[in-house]
Amino acid sequence: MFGSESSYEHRRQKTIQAQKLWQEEQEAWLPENEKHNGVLRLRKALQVDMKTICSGVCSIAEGKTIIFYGKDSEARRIDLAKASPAELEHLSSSCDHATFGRAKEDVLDETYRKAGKLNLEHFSATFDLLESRIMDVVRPFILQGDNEQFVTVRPELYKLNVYDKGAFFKAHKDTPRGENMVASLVVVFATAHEGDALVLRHKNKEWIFNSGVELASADSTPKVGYVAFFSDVEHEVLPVTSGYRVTLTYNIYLEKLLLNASSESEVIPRAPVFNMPNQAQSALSDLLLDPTFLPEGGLIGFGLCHQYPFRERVEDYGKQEREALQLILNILKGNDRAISNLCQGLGLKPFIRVIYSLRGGRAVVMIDHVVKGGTMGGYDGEDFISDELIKEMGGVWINSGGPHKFYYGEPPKEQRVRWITPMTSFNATDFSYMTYGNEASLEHAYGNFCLICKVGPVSDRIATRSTKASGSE
Ligand SMILES: O=C(O)CCC(=O)C(=O)O
Ligand SMILES: [Fe+2]
Repeated sequence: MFGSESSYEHRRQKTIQAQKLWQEEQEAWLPENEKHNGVLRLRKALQVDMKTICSGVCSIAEGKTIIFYGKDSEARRIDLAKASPAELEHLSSSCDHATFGRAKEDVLDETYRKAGKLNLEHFSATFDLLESRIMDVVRPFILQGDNEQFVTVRPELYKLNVYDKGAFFKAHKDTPRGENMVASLVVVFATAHEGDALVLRHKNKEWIFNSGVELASADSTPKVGYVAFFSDVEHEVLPVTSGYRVTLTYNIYLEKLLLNASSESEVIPRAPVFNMPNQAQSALSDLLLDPTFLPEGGLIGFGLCHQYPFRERVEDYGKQEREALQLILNILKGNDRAISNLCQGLGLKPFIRVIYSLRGGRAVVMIDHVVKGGTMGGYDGEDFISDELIKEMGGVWINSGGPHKFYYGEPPKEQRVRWITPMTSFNATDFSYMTYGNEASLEHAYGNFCLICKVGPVSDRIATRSTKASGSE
């Protein structure tokens, strides 16, 4: 067993504390001058508790709880619906020690994870995920209203794990096995076990799935428990105190749209399918029709609620970087996906943008790719850097806090982003650059990814809507 109750509680409190602080910071960050009733109403509607995990118990057909396992020609068979402790012990002792991903490699550290594992080549299960219909629940949870004609949710069996008495897995996030892996799914068999709750945390929320309790029941129909959660959800398996906990884990990928996504390509038309509560739909719809809101058109912004894997492209800097950033649109999770679908359903086209804060927050530049620093440098304090981002790299100067000196030609037009939900720092990025004044110094620019939509002038919005069925109510 790892640590004591109190050290677990201490860690839990620390996480909750940190998450509270994060939330407070985010709320404090929201521009105070946002008084527009329509924006406040939409923001409130978006604060609903969208699902971050999806769990339950489902009954499965007879004969679907059998595992064949072994590393040589003498494979064994175990039926998990009626296995004896001795049979379970044999399965457990046939396992390898489970490793876990740390800094891009798989490591074995039994103070962090103590469990048995079998890789795919060492077992075969009669359990059939599709037939179990668990995916019928998990798929809409992942898609958040997305049109399945264009996106596929593909589960891939990853491992079998056995947790015997004293086994555990401390808090971690699953290593993404591919850029389009968005979630994990754990299927737990109904072998007797206690103690082992799976605890999941995201932002300031916590969920517990205690499979030992959920699966213990008097009736004898075979059952499994399941928990699906997005890849950026921290989770841990508390120590098993008795029995054996046997699981199959699956990696869940979002596929298809990735093949031809690019920032230039048109967003594939989708039917306006919503998974957001009605209030959010009608609040956004009303806001867009409100002549007092951005009458000339402008930008609206949403902070991202989840973290996304992002790999910098090195080859063709510029174009590739732009495409790489927009690929995130295809793997949006939970709330972020629901917001993106909500916007698209009302005719808006969401983009991922990076918002860089420069010169200690006095200049804010929005740009369509992640900027690489290192070689950049300029004279006269730090002002050159926002010039560079705006004039050379297509950045947009937004929400600035004061006068700004520009070097080349006319000063750029400043735009304002109306933040519907606060910018978050889950997907933070930074770069450094040199400034030369009377002394050279190294400066940092900090950026966050967010979702931005361009909103047309009110006359266009009304004209578009009157040719479409209304999205509200
Ligand atoms: O068994 C579980 O409930 C979770 C296992 C897990 O976190 C993992 O395999 O990465
Ligand atoms: Fe995990």
